[in-house]
Amino acid sequence: MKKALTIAGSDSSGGAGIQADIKTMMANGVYAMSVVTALTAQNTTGVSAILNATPEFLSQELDSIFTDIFPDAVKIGMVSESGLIRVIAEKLGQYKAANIVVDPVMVATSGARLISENAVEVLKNELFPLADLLTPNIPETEVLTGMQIKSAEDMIEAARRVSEKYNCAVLCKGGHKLNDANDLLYENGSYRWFEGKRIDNPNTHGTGCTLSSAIASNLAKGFSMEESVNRAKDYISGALAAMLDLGRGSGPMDHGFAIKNSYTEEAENL
Ligand SMILES: Nc1ncnc2c1ncn2[C@@H]1O[C@H](COP(=O)(O)OP(=O)(O)OP(=O)(O)O)[C@@H](O)[C@H]1O
Ligand SMILES: Cc1ncc(COP(=O)(O)O)c(N)n1
Repeated sequence: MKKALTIAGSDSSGGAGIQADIKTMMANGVYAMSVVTALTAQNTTGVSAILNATPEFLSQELDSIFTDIFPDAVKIGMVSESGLIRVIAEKLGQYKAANIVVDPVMVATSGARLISENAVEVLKNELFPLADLLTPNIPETEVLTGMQIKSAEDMIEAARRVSEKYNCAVLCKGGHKLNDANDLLYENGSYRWFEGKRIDNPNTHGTGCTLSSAIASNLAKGFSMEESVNRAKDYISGALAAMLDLGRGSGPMDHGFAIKNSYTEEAENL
């Protein structure tokens, strides 16, 4: 069995962060491991508190994983402080981690800021150069380039700039554009659009986390970057189309929509 590691924050409501990542990895057939960067007290309506891991503890978590069950791919999500980012960069370099997907989580769907202002620079300088793929959404791509993104052409230009600057593939996600679910992959000087059908579902808590973990799972299984994104788009579209509706705010998706067995059947018949 291939193994994937998520390095991210915990979402107590289970729709985003570590919890979304583990559910996604399992649903995509890989063994999931997690290094927790922070606890969040969070639900579908917002984040009420954040408790960061210490850099020392994070370092021990990473040593525990990399000296035992070596991951075939690594996904990095919420890391809100520069000291934590530096530890991750150091350990990924020390252990020569492969297939690194960085989701530059800055602001939650609910509007809460999930990274401190000065940590963005450390993220860019220390972690991005180690990434095989960056998966910014449109507002994050605007922050990374200083460009305003208003059209498909702007997305291409911005993704090109980020890809050349950090020498990695970039998936600029179109979910924040009205009536759009088209994502742009820029890789090795060329680009490809992944056209997703927009699903009329307000419950999009954790879409970014889910997509990046699905891509990491596919990379762990040995698929190319393009095929990994293709399969991940398919998976997230299915999870959104299952129309789970929980909570009072922007709710989570059904990560297990494709899992059918005697245990899930039992639950469906309740
Ligand atoms: N309503 C939708 N229908 C279909 N696909 C969607 C929808 N909303 C988002 N997506 C897809 O979900 C993935 C995540 O995109 P999004 O732009 O929402 O990322 P994100 O902003 O990082 O996520 P989040 O808002 O959860 O932080 C992309 O593949 C995007 O195209
Ligand atoms: C711990 C954690 N990590 C990431 C996100 C972003 O996810 P989203 O923007 O989909 O709410 C989140 N809300 N919580």
